[in-house]
Amino acid sequence: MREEELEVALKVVIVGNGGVGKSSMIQRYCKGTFTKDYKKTIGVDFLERQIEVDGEEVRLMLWDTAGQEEFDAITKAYYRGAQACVLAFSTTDRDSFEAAHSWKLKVENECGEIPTVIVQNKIDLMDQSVVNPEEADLLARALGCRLLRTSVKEDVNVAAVFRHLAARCLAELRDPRDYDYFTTPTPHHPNSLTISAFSPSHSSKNHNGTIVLRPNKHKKKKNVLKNACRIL
Ligand SMILES: Nc1nc2c(ncn2[C@@H]2O[C@H](COP(=O)(O)OP(=O)(O)OP(=O)(O)O)[C@@H](O)[C@H]2O)c(=O)[nH]1
Repeated sequence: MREEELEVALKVVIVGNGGVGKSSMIQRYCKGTFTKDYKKTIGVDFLERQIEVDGEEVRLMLWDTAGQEEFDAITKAYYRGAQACVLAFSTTDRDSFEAAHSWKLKVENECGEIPTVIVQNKIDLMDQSVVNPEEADLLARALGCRLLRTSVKEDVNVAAVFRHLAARCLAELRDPRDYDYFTTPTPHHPNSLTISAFSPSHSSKNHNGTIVLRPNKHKKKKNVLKNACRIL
């Protein structure tokens, strides 16, 4: 595999209570669509999108996990190997806000500390808000994460969420000194790689939720991050 064939691929998990808008966010971002219907996610869904960040092509693999507790056992297996996380709650759902700490812990238990954005979704419904802005700011500070307010419905700030995470992961890869979790696999984080020489568009999932990545024959990428990666 030649160096220039490497590309950056990030696994991002989207977590949060049921109904906060996780599936809608991924659909909006990857397909540009929004629907008012609520169809609860059973287990896990997956979509991807490629973007350019700082002149680097980044493939975002977005894992939409079910928010309902009944699916906890299934979904946590899919957290493994995630390099970034979107933790969402809804402006109109107090429980979803209060559950943020426990979602952070669930992800941490599987992935260790990974770049995470707290998303307050449904800001188009601010007039029905049950979370005041200071509380949301405090939550983000307590969890050590950036807070972004979005409306998936009105397409406000959705792209910023993923762009922020991608930029942050890239920055950390370029200067990994403080971020061992990207380069040092651990039992909790065995696939802690952010650069992949393979294309997830040709990927499949094995029975324990690990993405099996196959070589991408079409891509030729310049790898500016060669010292920060290990090839899968
Ligand atoms: N007003 C408004 N509604 C939204 C927004 N985002 C999502 N919704 C609606 O909220 C409902 C739930 O959205 P989903 O995306 O299915 O929620 P989810 O978090 O994936 O839910 P689970 O699959 O159960 O975990 C749907 O009816 C969406 O149309 C938003 O920004 N504003």
